[in-house]
Amino acid sequence: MKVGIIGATGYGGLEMLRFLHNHKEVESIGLFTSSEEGTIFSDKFPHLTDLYNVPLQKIDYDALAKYDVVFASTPSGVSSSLFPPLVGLGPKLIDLSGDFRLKDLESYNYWYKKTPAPQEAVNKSVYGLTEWNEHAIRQSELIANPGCYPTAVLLSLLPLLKHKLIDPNFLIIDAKSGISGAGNKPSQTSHFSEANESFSIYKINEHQHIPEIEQAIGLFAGVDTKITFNTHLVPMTRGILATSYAHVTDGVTQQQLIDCLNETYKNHPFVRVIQDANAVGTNQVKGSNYCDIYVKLDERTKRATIIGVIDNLVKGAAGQAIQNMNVQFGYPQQTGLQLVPYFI
Ligand SMILES: NC(=O)C1=CN([C@@H]2O[C@H](COP(=O)(O)OP(=O)(O)OC[C@H]3O[C@@H](n4cnc5c(N)ncnc54)[C@H](OP(=O)(O)O)[C@@H]3O)[C@@H](O)[C@H]2O)C=CC1
Ligand SMILES: CC(=O)N[C@@H](CCC(=O)OP(=O)(O)O)C(=O)O
Repeated sequence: MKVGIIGATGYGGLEMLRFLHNHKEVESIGLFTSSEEGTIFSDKFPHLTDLYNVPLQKIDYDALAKYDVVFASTPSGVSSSLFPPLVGLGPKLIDLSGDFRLKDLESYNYWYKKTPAPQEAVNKSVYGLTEWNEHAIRQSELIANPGCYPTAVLLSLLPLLKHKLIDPNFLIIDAKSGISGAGNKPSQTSHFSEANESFSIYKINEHQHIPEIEQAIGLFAGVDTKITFNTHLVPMTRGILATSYAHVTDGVTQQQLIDCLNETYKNHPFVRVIQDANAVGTNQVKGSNYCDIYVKLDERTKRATIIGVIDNLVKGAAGQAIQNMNVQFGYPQQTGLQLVPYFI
């Protein structure tokens, strides 16, 4: 199959390439740019010398329409106008940004401060949380790949919410991310001398992933709730660790929480329910498409601590996008994604 990547020069795009390179069904990869047409990819990224000595292509609808699948790994506010003309032209479309995730356009405008995509295209889009939406993904033309934080939060919370083992009313979620989550454009907050040796909170109670998490909890767990969600920047490159705190419902035991997670994910190769508290950390998933989940009930307070761990660039972006492509095209979900975590 032929795969096109818009935004190939960004972190998500580069990560897509790393996995697609080893995907046995992928015959060719087109690399598209809005700013560097003609640049030889390996000149810009010498680690790809001899692998991709090919020119970056201009974003052009006639060219894109010839691909079997097109990924947009572009900043929010780009695919909202770039993708709609491609709907129905042939390629399956997978968007890594937030542009097609929120069904309510006013909400998108409020949280992203950008003009939303046309309602018709948003209506067509399918939320690509693979483990929870496989049936719809298989039939979809346009996938809204989930945000990095929502992936870690939702995979860990949804089973317990759906089975009413935790109280949805007082969910407090405390998430931390490595700096690659902010993309490749340098900024004040990602500046080495300001981020290194520091641990900071940002977008307090204003993160754009709040409505996405609430919407998905409604869709997959059937619960209408408002969450408290905060995000922190950790001076490391990759990884997200999201810790949620929730009251368990009356009489729920640690074993029930574990059984629920194990049962939910028993046939899902990329979700691992972790038993050993010492094995909960971003190094355990780094470079891989795994989401590790851990739960521990505090018998004293009757509150559970629920943890989801991912590599933001893989399960939180490129890996999940390829997993969704595999589902769309009927390939085994693991195709091209079976990399062992780096660990160190
Ligand atoms: N980084 C992460 O961990 C995650 C990112 N995401 C989302 O995925 C998307 C990509 O993220 P990431 O790769 O980190 O971002 P980057 O900033 O690293 O890369 C984005 C790329 O988009 C291209 N681009 C910029 N403006 C335009 C435009 N107007 N039209 C077309 N292309 C444009 C640029 O390439 P060029 O100049 O060559 O066109 C750039 O390299 C974002 O929406 C992000 O929020 C989602 C989950 C996790
Ligand atoms: C560390 C860091 O800055 N992370 C980014 C993740 C952005 C992102 O993925 O934005 P989408 O909504 O387009 O998915 C953030 O918190 O905004």
